[in-house]
Amino acid sequence: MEIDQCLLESLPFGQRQRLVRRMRCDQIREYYEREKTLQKPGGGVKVKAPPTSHMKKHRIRFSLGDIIQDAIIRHDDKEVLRLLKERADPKTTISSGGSLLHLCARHDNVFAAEVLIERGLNVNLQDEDLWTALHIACVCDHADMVLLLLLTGVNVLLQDVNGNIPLDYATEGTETSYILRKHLEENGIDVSSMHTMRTQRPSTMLSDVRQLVSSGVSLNQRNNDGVTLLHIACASGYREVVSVLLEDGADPQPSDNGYWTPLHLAAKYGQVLSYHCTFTYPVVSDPQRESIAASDPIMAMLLRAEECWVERLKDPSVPPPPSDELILLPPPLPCSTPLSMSLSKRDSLLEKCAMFMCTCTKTMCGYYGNLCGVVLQVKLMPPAPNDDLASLSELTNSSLLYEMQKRFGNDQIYTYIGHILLLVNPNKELPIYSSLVSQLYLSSSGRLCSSLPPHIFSSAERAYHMMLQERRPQCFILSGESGSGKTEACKHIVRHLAVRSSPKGFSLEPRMNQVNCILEAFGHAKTTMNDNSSRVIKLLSLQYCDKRKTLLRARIYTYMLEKSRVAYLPRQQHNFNIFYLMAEGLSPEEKSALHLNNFVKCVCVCVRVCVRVRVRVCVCGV
Ligand SMILES: Nc1ncnc2c1ncn2[C@@H]1O[C@H](COP(=O)(O)OP(=O)(O)OP(=O)(O)O)[C@@H](O)[C@H]1O
Repeated sequence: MEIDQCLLESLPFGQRQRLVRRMRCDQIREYYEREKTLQKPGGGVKVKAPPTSHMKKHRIRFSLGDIIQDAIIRHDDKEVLRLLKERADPKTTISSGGSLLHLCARHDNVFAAEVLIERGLNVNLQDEDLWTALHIACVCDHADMVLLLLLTGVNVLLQDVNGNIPLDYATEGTETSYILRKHLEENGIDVSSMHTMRTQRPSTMLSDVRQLVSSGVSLNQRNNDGVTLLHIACASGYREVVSVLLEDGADPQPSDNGYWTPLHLAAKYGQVLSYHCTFTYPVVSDPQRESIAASDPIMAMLLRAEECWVERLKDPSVPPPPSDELILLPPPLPCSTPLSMSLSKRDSLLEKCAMFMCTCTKTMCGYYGNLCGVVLQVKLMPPAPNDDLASLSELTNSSLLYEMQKRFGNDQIYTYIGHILLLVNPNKELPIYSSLVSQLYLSSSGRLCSSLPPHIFSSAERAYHMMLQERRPQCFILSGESGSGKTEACKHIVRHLAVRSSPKGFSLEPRMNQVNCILEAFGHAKTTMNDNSSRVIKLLSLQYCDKRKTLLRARIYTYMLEKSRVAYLPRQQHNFNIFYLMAEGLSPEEKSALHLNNFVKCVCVCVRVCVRVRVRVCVCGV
């Protein structure tokens, strides 16, 4: 399926995503079909004879510089470390003239950036357009990267070719913008002084040029690269300087050593400068024009100027195009020029950003409103083809293990196998369980959002909708070895259901925590496998209310499994948590009243406590 680029660009983002995804699927299908025919004996093209021993094998070798770039883009941290160990040069230059740090900033690879900075990479390196890694991190709103760069002492006031500092590219209201503004404030720089600094350059150049004019020095002097004052003023968009130069007789169409005229530079850097000599410029051939014009309006402007120039060649009486039309063209978006991203790249960035845009906005609200200043971080991985192992083309033990390991390395701890959700215990805190993430997974129709990765919240959501559709209780079966994360998963399910059903301004979370404390005190104990192992069977059930056509309650039934643990302890194992909590927390008087001064007696008391307390907690109001 071929689709016109302009048409694709004009579609709304969601539609474009779906269309592009479909096109990718078609491409892959075609590819597999072609491969199949090629592999059939005698099918497809001629089968080449196997190479004889005297024939040289041709191998394509990529430089370490190329391989490390690829590893950074893929977030393959182990590979980055290996390549650096193998003497890949951390100072490798990328195609934009920037450093590997620029690449890390674009792909939000904080780990690789940290490693490279540790190995002495200069954080202030600028690419061809004088962008630092901080400019890129700001444009992409990669807050973690911005924080890292600030901590390592990046210069936040470095200007790019357009005279923009990184803050100019940070979208107002985003986390990045907040962090940068705070940093500037802490360093005694306010916005007005920044404004002065930015207007300083054109005004300094203007006064220098006026001085040159008054002293009668030629305005067409060139530096070693053949660059004139007009080149500089055009590239930087200093309109007043351009008018003074042209009015005072500067050559309007000098070429530098690379045959670039001031107009080429103005077009490349998106500077909308109208001056009357535009239409005296030679026609730029099509491919060249497309590659230099920073935006469509600028390309249209060049086209009009060219048409007029051609007409005036034939007939000099044709009037020049109205100059105000050129002046009034809107300036291009600030980030479109230096990044010059292809549509697919822009989409893949958008894919990442858009998915969590609403989370980020909400996070920012939480951020401003949070008096403790704790940032609620949300970091979900974008959806990937291996999100559902059932859809893999090869299903063997090793391929499944390989995929699981790969996902685990990227903190993608959840994976679908059809409708079953597989969890690999990360044994570390991941920022994927906040109520904001819960809200992301809420679905009004019951259909899960394909742009969100697998998550325990999506299973909870599915159970909720199944309950509504089937109008009968639903149950979760959490199975796995001790310490695999069943209890935690159960807590997350209940938390999600609480978020889904909480009335405004009423949070069930504190209640849930209190309930869990009681459950864990009486039903959990330290084992060799798990410091907080549940020695009970829990049944989590969702009950449907026919009248209200909604979830009546989520109930956790707890059945004590190991009463024997109270009286008999297996080697290296503990009693139920409540035993230690009482021994630690009670006052001496309370202890003596409960006969807890003596260790052996304590066991008897615990027997009584555990047998009497039937823990059946129900989280109502959901
Ligand atoms: N999703 C998770 N994110 C972070 N850490 C987790 C997660 N799941 C489990 N853990 C960690 O692993 C520990 C053990 O998990 P948990 O108690 O849920 O295991 P379990 O399967 O219920 O074990 P048992 O069968 O012995 O009760 C937890 O105390 C927690 O530190």
